Order: sequence, then C-alpha cells, then structure tokens
Amino acid sequence: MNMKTSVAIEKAVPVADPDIARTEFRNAMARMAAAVNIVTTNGPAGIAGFAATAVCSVTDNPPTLLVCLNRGASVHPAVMQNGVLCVNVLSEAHQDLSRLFGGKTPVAERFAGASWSELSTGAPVLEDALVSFDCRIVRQADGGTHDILLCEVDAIRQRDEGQGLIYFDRTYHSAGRAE
Ligand SMILES: NC(=O)C1=CN([C@@H]2O[C@H](COP(=O)(O)OP(=O)(O)OC[C@H]3O[C@@H](n4cnc5c(N)ncnc54)[C@H](O)[C@@H]3O)[C@@H](O)[C@H]2O)C=CC1
Ligand SMILES: Cc1cc2nc3c(=O)[nH]c(=O)nc-3n(C[C@H](O)[C@H](O)[C@H](O)COP(=O)(O)O)c2cc1C
Repeated sequence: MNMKTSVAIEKAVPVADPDIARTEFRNAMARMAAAVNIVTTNGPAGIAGFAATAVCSVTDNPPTLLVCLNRGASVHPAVMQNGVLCVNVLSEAHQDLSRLFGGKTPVAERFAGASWSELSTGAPVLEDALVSFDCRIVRQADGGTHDILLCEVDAIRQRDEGQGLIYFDRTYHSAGRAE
C-alpha cells in the first residue's frame, strides 16, 4: 500500500504577548472536547453551583478528583468556605441546565431548573445526573486565576443509561458511541 502522510503546521503563535497567548490558548482549548459537569456546594456559606469542564480524575486510592475554580466566580467564596462539593456529570439532556449554571444567573434560579437531593456532604446532587461524586476538599493549589481543588470522594451515585454531554468548539454535543 502506498500511503503518503503529510504534517502541516498551519500557524506558529508568538506567545510573548500575553493577550495573544490567552486568545490562542482559548481557541486551542475550544478544540479539546470535554465532559460537562455541574459542581455544587452547600453548608454554612450557603448553596452555590457552576458549570465546569476543568474536572478530572487524580487517583483511585483514595478516590480523588481535581476541580479548577476561577477565583473571580460568584460561587468561589461558598465553595471554599463550605469545603465540600458535588461533581454532577451531565447527560445530553442537560444543555439548558448547563447554560443556566454557566454564569450570571442568580443562584436560586439556577437550582430551580432541576431536582436535587443529597448524599453524604450535603452538597446538592442532581437527580438525573449520569454520575454524582460527593466530595470533601482536602487540598488546594494556586493556579493563578484559578484555585486547583483536590477533592476526596465520600460517596458516588450513578445510573447506567444516558449519553454524556460534551462541550466542543463552544457548542454542546452528545457523547454517542463512535463506530
Ligand atoms: N476553565 C474555565 O474556567 C472555563 C471557563 N469558561 C467560561 O465560560 C464562558 C464561555 O466559554 P466558551 O464559550 O468556551 O468561550 P471561551 O473562548 O471563553 O473559551 C474557550 C475554551 O477556553 C478554555 N477557557 C475559557 N476560559 C478559561 C479560563 N478563564 N481559564 C482557563 N481556561 C479557559 C475552556 O476550555 C473553553 O472551552 C467564558 O466566560 C469562559 O471563560 C468556559 C470553559 C472553561
Ligand atoms: C461549558 C462551561 C464550562 C465551564 N467550566 C468552568 C470550569 O471548569 N471552571 C470555572 O471556574 N469556570 C467554568 N465555567 C464558568 C463558570 O461556570 C461560571 O460561568 C463563571 O465562573 C462565572 O460565573 P458567575 O457569573 O457565577 O460568577 C464554565 C462555563 C461553561 C459554560
């Protein structure tokens, strides 16, 4: 078989200018497909929640997730003071809910958009989430504009049916099975 492979570098980006670097980074990140979650909290500092793609697995011993939270977000004080959060993994049916939790909407309106329960920490658990990881924040690291939160999982609830919600190219997609 005579196969020809070619590699093209379309654009070399000067990263010296922080504004250009930031824009180019965001444009590049928009090409990285990511699962969409709603991260919630509740406790002495009140109830809060936000849409998040910056969530990933760290270790299974003890089960630990990482969540990156913008320090300027309205939810930041509540999450940090409560010290608990729940990562609710969204299904393809949750596009509108993700938009509701994606910024600027008052907190009561966000939570009025769905049904919630609790597991172990008291953080709101989305009734029809694909998976909910109920967590305690055990450590944090400085990520500049963001706090990097290491979260130990106290309880997990999951359901087997449903497809994941993916954010790619600044739009929502269904995570259907690839052929
Ligand atoms: N990690 C984060 O803090 C994220 C924040 N957002 C926020 O949601 C809004 C809508 O986002 P898009 O429509 O995707 O357009 P966008 O052009 O602002 O973002 C494109 C991609 O860049 C990344 N990104 C955006 N803002 C970031 C930030 N402050 N720090 C680190 N990475 C960031 C994300 O992967 C995002 O999908 C924006 O205000 C954006 O800042 C969105 C996704 C992730
Ligand atoms: C698809 C999507 C993913 C997001 N992911 C994150 C994230 O991982 N971390 C974060 O701090 N903000 C993320 N945001 C932004 C927050 O959800 C929220 O909109 C932002 O912090 C401002 O909220 P505020 O109006 O309550 O301050 C994301 C927004 C969208 C729409």
